[in-house]
Amino acid sequence: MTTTVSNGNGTDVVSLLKKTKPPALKKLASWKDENEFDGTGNPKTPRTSTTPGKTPGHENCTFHHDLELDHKPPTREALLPDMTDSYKMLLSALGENPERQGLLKTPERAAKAMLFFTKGYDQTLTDVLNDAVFDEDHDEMVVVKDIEMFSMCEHHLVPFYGKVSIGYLPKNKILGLSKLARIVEMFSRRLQVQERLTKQIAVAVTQAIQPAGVAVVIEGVHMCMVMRGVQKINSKTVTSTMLGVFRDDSKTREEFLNLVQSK
Ligand SMILES: Nc1nc2c(ncn2[C@@H]2O[C@H](COP(=O)(O)OP(=O)(O)OP(=O)(O)O)[C@@H](O)[C@H]2O)c(=O)[nH]1
Repeated sequence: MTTTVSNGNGTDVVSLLKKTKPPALKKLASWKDENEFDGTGNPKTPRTSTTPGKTPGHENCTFHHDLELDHKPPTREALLPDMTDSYKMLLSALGENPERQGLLKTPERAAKAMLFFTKGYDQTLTDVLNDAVFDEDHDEMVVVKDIEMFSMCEHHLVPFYGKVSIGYLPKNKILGLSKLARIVEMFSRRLQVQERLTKQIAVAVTQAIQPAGVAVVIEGVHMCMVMRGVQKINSKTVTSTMLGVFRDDSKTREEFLNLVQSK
């Protein structure tokens, strides 16, 4: 028996997909086969994964989910053609006609938007810090709070957003203040879960200035819980990472939390 699915424009979507399957998706299919789960049901490489095939700019690249890319792709624009083809196919699969006037440029626009939402993959901590680490004999708490954050949920590819507060206790080194917000940008502009994002920010600040401690709190709203799924529009997710004195000393932690909560 054969099943025909029409997109409402008289086109057989299944044969259209077969015809237009872009190279990127073929690569993804072969990547999946090579990266099966182990006998216990765990992925073979739980914390890292290798880019499928030879995606331009990401050949042999390893994504370290806890850290950052181990190389810099030459240009992100090299990824655009495959991504554009993929969005075109998605429109067809939705039953839309990607050739109609209003949608003609949509696949390319969507691809560019996705590149923007994930631009943090292109950055490293060294780039972001730009040497703005200063020797300073200051050992009182530094807090930058309510840093806006926009990220993409890696489970549903829909946004989550919120605010990030970062505190650290310096040990002879301080960080250019804007660099805290830039660290937030670097890690939030990737496919994420809020817990990992929180930890990555704290670890990056530690790497940058080796302070006596770092605290990060994120309050996030996940559109995957708002617009779909459980549809809870008022719920907020709060995550925290406490390192060094913030973990060991309840008074330091309390001081930080009071500063973050004050208006
Ligand atoms: N821990 C955590 N979970 C997240 C984050 N973003 C999304 N999720 C969750 O990921 C889970 C995926 O669950 P699944 O049951 O596989 O997917 P689903 O059927 O779409 O789940 P529902 O969202 O409950 O409809 C959901 O519970 C999401 O709420 C995040 O940043 N951290």
